[in-house]
Amino acid sequence: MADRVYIFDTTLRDGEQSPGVSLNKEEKLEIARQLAKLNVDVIEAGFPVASPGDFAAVQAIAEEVRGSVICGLARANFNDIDRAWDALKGAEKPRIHTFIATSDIHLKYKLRKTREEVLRLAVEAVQHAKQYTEDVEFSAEDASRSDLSFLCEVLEAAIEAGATVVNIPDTVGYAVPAEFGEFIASIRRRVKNIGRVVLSVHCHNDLGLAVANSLAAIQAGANQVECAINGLGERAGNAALEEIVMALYTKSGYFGRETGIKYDEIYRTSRLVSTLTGMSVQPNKAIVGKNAFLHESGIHQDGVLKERTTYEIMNPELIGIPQTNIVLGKHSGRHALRERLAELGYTLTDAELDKAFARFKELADRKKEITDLDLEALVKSEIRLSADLYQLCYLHISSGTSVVPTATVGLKRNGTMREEAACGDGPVDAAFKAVDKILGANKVTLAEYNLSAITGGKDALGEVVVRATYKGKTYIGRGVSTDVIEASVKAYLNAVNKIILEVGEDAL
Ligand SMILES: CC(=O)SCCNC(=O)CCNC(=O)[C@H](O)C(C)(C)COP(=O)(O)OP(=O)(O)OC[C@H]1O[C@@H](n2cnc3c(N)ncnc32)[C@H](O)[C@@H]1OP(=O)(O)O
Ligand SMILES: CC(C)C(=O)C(=O)O
Repeated sequence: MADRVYIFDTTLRDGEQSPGVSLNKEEKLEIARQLAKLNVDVIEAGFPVASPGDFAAVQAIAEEVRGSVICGLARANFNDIDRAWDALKGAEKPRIHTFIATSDIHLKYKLRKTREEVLRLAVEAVQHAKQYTEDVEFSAEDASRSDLSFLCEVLEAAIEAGATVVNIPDTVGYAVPAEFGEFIASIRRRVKNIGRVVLSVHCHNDLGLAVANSLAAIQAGANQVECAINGLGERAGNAALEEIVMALYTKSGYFGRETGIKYDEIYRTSRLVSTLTGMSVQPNKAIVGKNAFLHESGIHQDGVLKERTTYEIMNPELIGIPQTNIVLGKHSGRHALRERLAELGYTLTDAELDKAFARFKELADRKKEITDLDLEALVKSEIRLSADLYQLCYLHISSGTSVVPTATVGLKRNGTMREEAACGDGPVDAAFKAVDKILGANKVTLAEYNLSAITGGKDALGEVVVRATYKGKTYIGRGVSTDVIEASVKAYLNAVNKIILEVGEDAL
């Protein structure tokens, strides 16, 4: 059997540090459940000391999600570590991940500490974490810009103090592959107790090299890689999990290393993360982009028709990209819908199926053919994730080149309808203002609005993702409809519903 590489997923921690991404507890739980299905070895669920919301999410994941190690981040201080343990203690396999920077630039300007102080803090942090759990990871932040001798000294001391995993982050994405590989090989040679622990890397993508650097590190003897779905993460992101995993699989003869990942869950995980974070995947993104397995030019199409492998190095079915001949439309019934949703990975309760079926029929009346992407959009935005507080009941728009755009909106909550009308710069603005009037949401600001078509054609579903801010915190809302103004109102309402769920209606 090939040597194992452990996959440490940090979508919920570093991934959530992507500017504009903010996930609530339910969304994090939903992603964590899917990461466990994907069979990642470690789920970094969050940074518990960062906020009560982050603490609650890590705690909920620790208590519910089984199979993977559940990890929480903590700075090298006792308070962070205690808080991390409080959140993690319900986990089947808890890991405390403590870190401190080792580069001179971070020591001098950020930490304002000497090398001796950092060495002591690292050791004390690992020892403190070790009282709680056997599984302790130590990261030397900004390792790739650190003095190698000092870095090796800190790593050796952290291992001596009880660390079971030591992680070498390329925090600012400064490394290049051959150099980073040599760096990892040097650490393997120079840290004399390194053989007792898992050697990990955590690469950022500032130069677009995160995956290449992670693979170079694996070749040089790293046996854990930290990565995120769709390459999410601080600034330009982290190494993309799906790219590392599929490179190791597709080039297994070259790398001779394997992961425990269930390949056919990759695509579904990517879609879920993209939906919940509101970070769309660029069409030409490797492995999970919409174009990753499409062939446009005649010579390629001819080749693929004769033999798929002429132009495809991976089979899209392997990573779970749905392949089906069944067309769902207005004449389809519940059985076909249930079956198709199950193939896409959604097992709905009877009540959810009833709701999905009603929405499916409404959509089929407006759209000739319902695709898998339409179905996913429908389930995620209408069935699973609706906050179920205020629902859009009706929307009337008056707009054109020579009229003042006006919207009348009706919202329902617990069977009671509330209605308002408003004018705006355009129909979407008018509709949002009408929603604000109904809910008295004058402290909510619309920070970002994105509209895209889910599938092609004139009857395509429009998908709107909004980022609304309330007291400095971002809430993502999503809505789909064949009518883009309706999709916009649903997205805005979805975000406002999330704010209400968190802070209560009176605070708006
Ligand atoms: C490379 C990475 O991705 S690391 C993870 C980064 N993620 C985040 O920062 C997201 C969550 N962060 C937060 O919510 C906040 O920054 C908190 C709650 C952790 C801390 O907030 P505050 O107490 O207000 O501190 P603030 O963030 O302004 O400054 C960080 C402090 O931690 C110190 N610090 C930074 N890293 C470490 C570390 N690994 N160990 C010990 N202290 C550290 C800094 O020197 C600074 O200390 P100072 O106040 O004495 O100057
Ligand atoms: C905390 C560490 C692992 C990190 O995120 C980084 O250095 O980028």
